[in-house]
Parts: sequence; structure tokens; C-alpha cells
Amino acid sequence: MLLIIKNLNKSFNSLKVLDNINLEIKKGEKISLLGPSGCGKTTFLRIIAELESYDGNIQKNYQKIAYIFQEPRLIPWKTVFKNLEFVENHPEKINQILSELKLLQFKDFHPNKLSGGMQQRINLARALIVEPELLLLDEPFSSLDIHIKWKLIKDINKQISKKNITSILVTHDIKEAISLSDRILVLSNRPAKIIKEYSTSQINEEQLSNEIIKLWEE
Ligand SMILES: Nc1ncnc2c1ncn2[C@@H]1O[C@H](COP(=O)(O)OP(=O)(O)OP(=O)(O)O)[C@@H](O)[C@H]1O
Repeated sequence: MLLIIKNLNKSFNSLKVLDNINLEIKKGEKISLLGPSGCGKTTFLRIIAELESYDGNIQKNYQKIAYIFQEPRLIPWKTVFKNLEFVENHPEKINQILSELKLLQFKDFHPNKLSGGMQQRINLARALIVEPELLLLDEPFSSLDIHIKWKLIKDINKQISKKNITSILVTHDIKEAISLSDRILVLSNRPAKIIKEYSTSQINEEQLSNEIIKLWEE
């Protein structure tokens, strides 16, 4: 197992956010956590990234992790190339990943000269250049136009499959969850609990939508 989470609980003072999460993730698995707004999804990813304290037990069998946030968070005064160089000073690798993601022609641009979609694509390049074993994706498509979003999802899928990267996407979008995962874990309203699990090979979008309506109504 790449990641084993046992009895994970999290509160911010009196606000309980995560309620006894238990989860095991195999190497190379693509997981989505599908949960309603404000249920605790970002908190869960932040805990895995060691950005938050928690109660419980987390066993991590990996070294390198990358985190893609909702907004690209690129360094505005550095060019695309320099943004990547900042995390991995290896020009050959930078050119390689920029080329794979069709970004080479933008390497000398500053982020503010590029669209939101392009910035998120550079954000992906910056995450992949560290060769992560685990990639955390926190609703990275929420501000993107629909065609740009699906192009990016296709490229992420291609990259994570080719490089055998384990991924955890948090989202409230059923279609995104189905497209980017092998396994979908449905979270309850806050405090988030895992209330159901589906394999994407066994359920389609319509069936899952119907299930989710029932689950989130309860
Ligand atoms: N540092 C903090 N201090 C206090 N409360 C916090 C903190 N971080 C998050 N919360 C609260 O915890 C709850 C869960 O927040 P979180 O951002 O994890 O949810 P989410 O499911 O990612 O939300 P969204 O879908 O809106 O992105 C919210 O009520 C939020 O206000």
C-alpha cells in the first residue's frame, strides 16, 4: 500500500471536519473523493500533504508528493521556465515536460501573459517535474472553461498513467470524478465520513448521479 489512513479525525476548535476516515490506497491507483461543498475535502488533502495537524494514524510509503491547488499559484515575476527551475533545477527535464504538455513555446512568458487554463497547465508541469509518486489535486478545474478543462483532464490522465503516479482528486463534480479515477469515495456533509465507495468500471455517470442524489439527501 502506498498510503494507509486509520481513524483520521480533524477538528478546528469546536468544528468537527473529518469523522473517522479509514482508507488504503495502492500504488498507481487513481482515487476521487467526491464530497459536497465545505465538507472537509481540502482539509483532508492538506493533512496528507502535512500542512495540517490531525488525530489518527497515517502511514506513508512514498517519498515525493506534489499538490495542485485550485488556483495555479505561479510566481508572477518569474517566466514559465524559471517557475519550473525554481522547483527542479534541471533544464533538460524542464524542456521535456514543457514539450510533453505542449508548453515549450511559452517558456519565456510570464504567467500574467497567459490564460487561466494555460497557467493551470504550467502548474501541472511544475507538479510533474518533481516526479511525484503521489499527486494531490484540489478541484484544479473549477475556474476553467469547459473545453480547456477536458483537454487538461485528458493530459493529466495520460501523464499519471504513463508515469504510474498515484493520484487523489477532490471534487464535487461527478463527471470529473469518473474521468479521473478508478475508485470514487463519496463523502458525507461535514463532518466528512466516507459513506460509499464505487469502482468506476462498475458505474456510469447517470447511475452515480442517481446514487449521489440519494446519499447527499440523507
Ligand atoms: N484553518 C481553519 N480554521 C478554521 N476552520 C477551518 C480552517 N480550514 C477550514 N476550516 C473549515 O473547515 C470546513 C471544511 O473546509 P474545507 O476547505 O476542508 O472544505 P471543502 O470540502 O474543501 O470545501 P469546498 O468544496 O468549498 O472547497 C469549513 O467549514 C471551513 O470553514
